[in-house]
Amino acid sequence: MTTDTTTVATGTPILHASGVTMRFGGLTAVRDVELSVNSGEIVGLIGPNGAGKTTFFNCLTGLYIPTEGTVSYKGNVLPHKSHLVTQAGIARTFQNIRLFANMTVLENVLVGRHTRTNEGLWSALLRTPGFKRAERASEARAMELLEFTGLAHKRDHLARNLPYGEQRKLEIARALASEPGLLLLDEPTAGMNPQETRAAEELIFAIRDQGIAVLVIEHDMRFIFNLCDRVTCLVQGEVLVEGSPSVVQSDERVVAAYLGTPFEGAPGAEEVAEVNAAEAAQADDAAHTSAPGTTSTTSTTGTEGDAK
Ligand SMILES: Nc1ncnc2c1ncn2[C@@H]1O[C@H](COP(=O)(O)OP(=O)(O)OP(=O)(O)O)[C@@H](O)[C@H]1O
Repeated sequence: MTTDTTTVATGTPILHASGVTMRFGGLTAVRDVELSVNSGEIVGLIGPNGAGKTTFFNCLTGLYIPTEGTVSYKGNVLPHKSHLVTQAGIARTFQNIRLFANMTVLENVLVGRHTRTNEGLWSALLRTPGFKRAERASEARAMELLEFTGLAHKRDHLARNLPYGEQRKLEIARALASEPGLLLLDEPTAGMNPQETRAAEELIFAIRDQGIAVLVIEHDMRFIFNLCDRVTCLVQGEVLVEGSPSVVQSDERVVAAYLGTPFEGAPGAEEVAEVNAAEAAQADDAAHTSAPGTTSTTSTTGTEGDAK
């Protein structure tokens, strides 16, 4: 593993995964992974399909019990129960959208608040004044989050009727409803068009500006390198390289890790235009040997449509 030692930590470490290994029978999906996230940071987790990214997220969030290693949040080792991890301050979204399809937008966010409400069963059944106060406060906070994510006007729509990009936003709003200190996003732009992707980028910056650290898995390299303070690249379950976007982007092993995988497969219109321009410039150069050298357009940028 290579670590970019010039990277300046943004804040104090809040998440620390130490020696995390996850085996499924004979398959080691994640091997001895070290990763930290500091307060105020946006950290990217990249790697080809099957590299172990989602498995690692599942180890962080208590869905899987790592075969080896520990995960600490704000100095405390996290329990292997996802609701306790949420209570501790880590929220996540999933690669496959997991909304309550037949509930409204507002109701979905209210569900996300349940770890932050203390009212018990009896006060709910008897609808005590305390319960009603808590209910009003929860609804007010849920509406704030819908304003923040640009979904307030859809509060009474059923989740299943939202366009895809808005369903992803709603998942984020619901995750924020648990008032996390760290948000884990698993492929937040999968299936989005470029405009929606740009909006998602802005939303994640705004979340960071609210004091919430973010760890994000994504296959869209342009998105990752624009967004993140640091990036870790996993390959076959192991950390290949970790550092600033510029260091990771230019690491030949990262480029090689993507070559020959489906990730490289379907370039978008911009990539095609870039390649065409480079080829045209090269042809021009060959024709006019006195002309200055062509610009290298080597890039790891790409998009990927896989949705698990
Ligand atoms: N529950 C499981 N049981 C057995 N094998 C699993 C399980 N979950 C994941 N794997 C395997 O672990 C490896 C890592 O998978 P994982 O989904 O974590 O990769 P990934 O980097 O998230 O991939 P992608 O980018 O395609 O989402 C794969 O070989 C996968 O088949």
